[in-house]
Amino acid sequence: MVAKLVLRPPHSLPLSTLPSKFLIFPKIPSLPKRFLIVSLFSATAAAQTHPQISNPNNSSYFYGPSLRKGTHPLTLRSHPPFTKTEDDFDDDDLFNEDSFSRVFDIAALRVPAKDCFALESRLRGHLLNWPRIRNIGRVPGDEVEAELAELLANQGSDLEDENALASLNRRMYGKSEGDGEPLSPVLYREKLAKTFDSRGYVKFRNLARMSRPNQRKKRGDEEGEGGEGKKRWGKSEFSVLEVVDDEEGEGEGEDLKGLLGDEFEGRRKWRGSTRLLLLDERYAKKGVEELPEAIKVVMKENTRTSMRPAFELVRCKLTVFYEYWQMNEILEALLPEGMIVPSAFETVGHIAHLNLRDEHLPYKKLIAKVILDKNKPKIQTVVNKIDAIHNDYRTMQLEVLAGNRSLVTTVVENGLRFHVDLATVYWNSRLATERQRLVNSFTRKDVVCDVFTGVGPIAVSAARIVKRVYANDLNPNAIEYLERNSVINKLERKIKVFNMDGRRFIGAMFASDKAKSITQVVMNLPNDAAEYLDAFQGILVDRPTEEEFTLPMIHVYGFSKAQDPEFDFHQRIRIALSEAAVDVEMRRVRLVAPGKWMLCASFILPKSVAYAKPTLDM
Ligand SMILES: C[S@@+](CC[C@H](N)C(=O)[O-])C[C@H]1O[C@@H](n2cnc3c(N)ncnc32)[C@H](O)[C@@H]1O
Repeated sequence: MVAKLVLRPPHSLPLSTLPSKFLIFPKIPSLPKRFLIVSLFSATAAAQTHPQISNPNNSSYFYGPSLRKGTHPLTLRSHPPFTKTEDDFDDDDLFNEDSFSRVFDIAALRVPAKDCFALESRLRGHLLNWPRIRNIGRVPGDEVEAELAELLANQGSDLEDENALASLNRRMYGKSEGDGEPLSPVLYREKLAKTFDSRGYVKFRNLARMSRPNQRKKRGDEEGEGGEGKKRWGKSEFSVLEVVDDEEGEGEGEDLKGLLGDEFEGRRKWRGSTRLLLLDERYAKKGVEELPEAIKVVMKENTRTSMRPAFELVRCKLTVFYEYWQMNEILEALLPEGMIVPSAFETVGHIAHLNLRDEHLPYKKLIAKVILDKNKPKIQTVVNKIDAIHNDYRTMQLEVLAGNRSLVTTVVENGLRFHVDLATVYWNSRLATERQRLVNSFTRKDVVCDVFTGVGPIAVSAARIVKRVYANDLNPNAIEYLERNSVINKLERKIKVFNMDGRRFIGAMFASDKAKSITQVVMNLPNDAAEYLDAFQGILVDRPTEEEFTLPMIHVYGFSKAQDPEFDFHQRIRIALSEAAVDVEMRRVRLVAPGKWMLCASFILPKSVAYAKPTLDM
């Protein structure tokens, strides 16, 4: 499987337009050998020197979240400098993930929860439209269950309703707003506590906590750890939304804070569940009057229909963390200016397999860590191919760059499971479609010879359909895995396994009593398979000519860099068979490198070849 990591158009603000002090890596040649200094650009600094970066009024302002916008949170833990020798690098310590945290000022409409979906669709074009950020933020702590709402207001769950609120206030302390002097906080609390029955006590966690001070303390400690005791609203794994100015309720909300908990700090009298509708980033710093007409209309409507407007404009801070950014955004920030960001890798089970260019090699561990972080848990290991495939077994020389070091993995292909050890056997997930196409051309009457079977993706898959498979490979490790794969897919009874050279295998099969049954021969060793076709010359020469024999269909794979790849490959086949008249069906499988095609030629073994005088010494 190939995971294509599509790059968004790089930066709307090209890296090259930034002064060098914002560049992520200083130029390597100027560094002492074996030293890399990883320093992320400063968005704050960038914003100061390049006001267009964060100024929404500037015409070159670009929309959407970006590491080049926002500010760094001030609460970051201090980290040691990023200077390391290459040898010091380990997966967890390559760069400071906190440097990727960005705080964005956002405006939001706080609205009653029951209205939020209607308002969301009404204000759609004016809401924040950032990937993976929900434009509705929850406000934990002001949720109220229907049962409790009934208990409090005695009027169903419509707590937001003015009358319900007044009625609640009167029930609690005999007065409501406008009825005269408000009660002192102490009286207010007493009255409220008396009014609640045991059910209410249970529902209001803070009342319960008052009688369990230890638990309250513990919770307070936990909260203090990450966010300086700040309320974190709308928390997700990769972002946190906080309301920053809630001045309106100051003082007035003290009573509720004391009674209902810190979550109610600074809020005005509790009016039930609310939601935050995050507004488009352009309105971050705007006052109500500067908002677009659609939002103003909504707010005006609310003011008209209610003595105490339930919608309010609040300022929020949206903090996004390392986890939020896409792989290419992180790599763009980490790699030097102008360097192409590695955009694709192949996956084999839990392994991401890179083919890094030379220019990426000094950053191979950084790249691997980001790939690992951004593709967990599916990817557990990141490897780089360090050399072209030269050996007979077609195995790759791989360097583990990040994650666990095991190269033994399980691949699921076309509904079958294959165990593979990338260190000792060949595997290429990119051929899955071609293998499937080939196998789909077989029928249940077929008997297949897979001459270069590897760990058996064609053989095992074919065994599901055909009568019988004879599978061979020169690599004993591949054969071990083939046997294992036959068993785990419960197809071992249909597959007979051989471990010998391909030429010998062809000779042996057609010399045996199985020869007459073989209908398909697969030769998937694209570098050399065509040259192995000479093994078919005269394979039936010793058989009586009157014997009825159905000649097999041969599927042979090959590469060609020629101008006319089909012609070129056909020529190689003719030469190997010493036969000019071969009727071949040719297909291009895929472009493996610029100008280099992988082809599949399928043809029925010509009688003239099968009965020819053998030229080989077997
Ligand atoms: C390109 S791989 C193809 C494997 C399999 N068909 C697949 O699709 O994964 C070629 C296989 O041929 C095997 N091989 C190489 N030379 C061979 C030879 N002379 N005889 C038999 N097998 C050979 C290699 O060990 C390797 O497993």
